[in-house]
This record gives sequence, structure tokens and C-alpha cells, in this order.
Amino acid sequence: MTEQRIGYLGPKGTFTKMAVDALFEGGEFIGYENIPACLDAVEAGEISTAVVPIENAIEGSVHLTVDYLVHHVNQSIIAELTVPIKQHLLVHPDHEGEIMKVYSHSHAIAQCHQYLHTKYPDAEVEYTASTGKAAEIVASEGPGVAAIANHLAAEQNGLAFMDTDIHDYDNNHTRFAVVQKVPTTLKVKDHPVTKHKTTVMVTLPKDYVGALHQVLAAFAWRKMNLSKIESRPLKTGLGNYFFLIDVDQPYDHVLFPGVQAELEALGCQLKVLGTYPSYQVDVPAPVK
Ligand SMILES: O=C(O)C(=O)C[C@]1(C(=O)O)C=C[C@@H](O)C=C1
Repeated sequence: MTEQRIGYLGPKGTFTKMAVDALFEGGEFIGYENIPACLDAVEAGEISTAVVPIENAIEGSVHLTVDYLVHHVNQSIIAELTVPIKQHLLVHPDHEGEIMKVYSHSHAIAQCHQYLHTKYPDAEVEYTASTGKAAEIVASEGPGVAAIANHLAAEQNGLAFMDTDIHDYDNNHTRFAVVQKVPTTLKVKDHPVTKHKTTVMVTLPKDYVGALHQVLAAFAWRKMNLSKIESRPLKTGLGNYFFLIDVDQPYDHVLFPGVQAELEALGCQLKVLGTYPSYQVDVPAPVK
């Protein structure tokens, strides 16, 4: 078998890379500068598989990932993994004095919003495409600026810890989606599967009173448990949405086609975005 080629939100030292290292058993790993570039690479066949963040426990969905999967590419979610997230404030080893600017990914900034507000109210905040990129910028800019990133980024960019565990809420986790265009077998480490899920996208007919209620009823009377429902704009005008629904069971050939037929009779559309195992993985602790 040829070596698996896996793309991820890079560059080095991102949380996504930590997730990749924790999940896969060997392979070639390629870091992309942003989420669209990573998913485009799968679409173009440069890589078989991509790993991208999809939801954080504090900040919610990563809209860029969700929207890109729905509007721009034709790929399926084939696995997900949840990893613990610990954010640290990293500086150049020569840093002393004030921090003028903090760089990080928008989700990481949001996870530390209260911390920044109380400890560094005057620091400018600049968003980067990933936390790993923020660490790289701090390493090249030198003293006076900081990055919010993980311990891997600190090690790999030679940065010092100004403060550790700065996320505002303890139970911080992010879910990462593993996606493919063409189904390819992957070699993953021996993690227990916590559950199987199926993600579907549902579009409602315009001005149909109680449509969402009927959609939910189609799952409910079949005793299909939903673990998430979220609406996102269809991007066709104000008031037009689609619903992303996570069902806590694998796709089957009785219940799901039944739901689909029932929803289509109402004028809704249902598309399966993936049926997949869900893993919960730990990442290595920082070297002190
Ligand atoms: O920037 C990174 O390190 C990422 O992997 C992205 C990302 C995200 O998009 O949520 C992943 C985990 C953390 O929640 C913060 C940032």
C-alpha cells in the first residue's frame, strides 16, 4: 500500500497537527496555511485526506470549515476526533517588558477573551490563520509581541511560556473532522471508538410553517438521537438557512432512507455529509 498522504491546518505546531499525530499510524503529513487550502488539496487529489477543526467547546463551530465543506467541495467526513485544548501565552525568549500585540487564530483568541481583557486590555489583537502561524510570527518578530498557541508551537519555534493554561473555561476541547473525496483506507492508532455518528445537511422549503418541527419529528419518532443541530446561512439571501444535524448512530439502509423520503415529501432536501467513527484522543503533555 502506498503511504497515506494527510493534509492538515498547518504550519508546524498547530492543534490540528497535534490531533493528526495522535490519530494516525505513520504516513506523509503536509501542512497547509489555511483551511480552504487544505480542503482544496483534497479536491485536487494532491492528498487523499485532510484534517480540519470543526467545533470548539468554548467558541462553537468553525464556520469556515462547515461552510467550505457545504458550499465549495464535495467531500465526506470519514472520522472525527476530539482533543483537549490548552492555550498558552508564548513570547520570544529575549522578551521583557510590555506586550504590545497578541497574535492567534480567532478561535484561540475567543477561548482566552476574558484573560486578555483583564491582563492585557491595551494589547492589539491580530488574527492569524492558525495558532502555529502566530507562534512563527512571534519567533521572527522578536520581543514585544506574544502568541496564543500550544506547547508544541513553543517547542518548535523556540518560544518561552509567559503564562500557561490561559483559556477562560477548563473543559476546553476541539473536534477535528477527517475528510476525503475518494474513500481510502487509513491506518489509525488503536483508539477506542466512543460512538458512531452521521452528519446530514437539511434544507427547508421556503415559508413552510412548522417545517423544522416536522424535520425533527422525522428523527424523533424513529428514536434517532440528535447530538447537534445548527443553522447556517445558505448564502442566497437573508432568511435562507440550511441545518446541519449530527445523528448519534451510523447510517443504515432503513431509518435514514425513511427520514429522507419523509423530508422530501415535505419539500426538504437531505444530504449525508458523512457517517463515521468518533474518537477521543489525548495529546502528549508538555515537556517541562
Ligand atoms: O490554529 C490551530 O492550531 C488550529 O488547529 C485551529 C483551531 C480552531 O480552528 O479552532 C484548533 C483548535 C483550537 O480550538 C484553536 C484553533
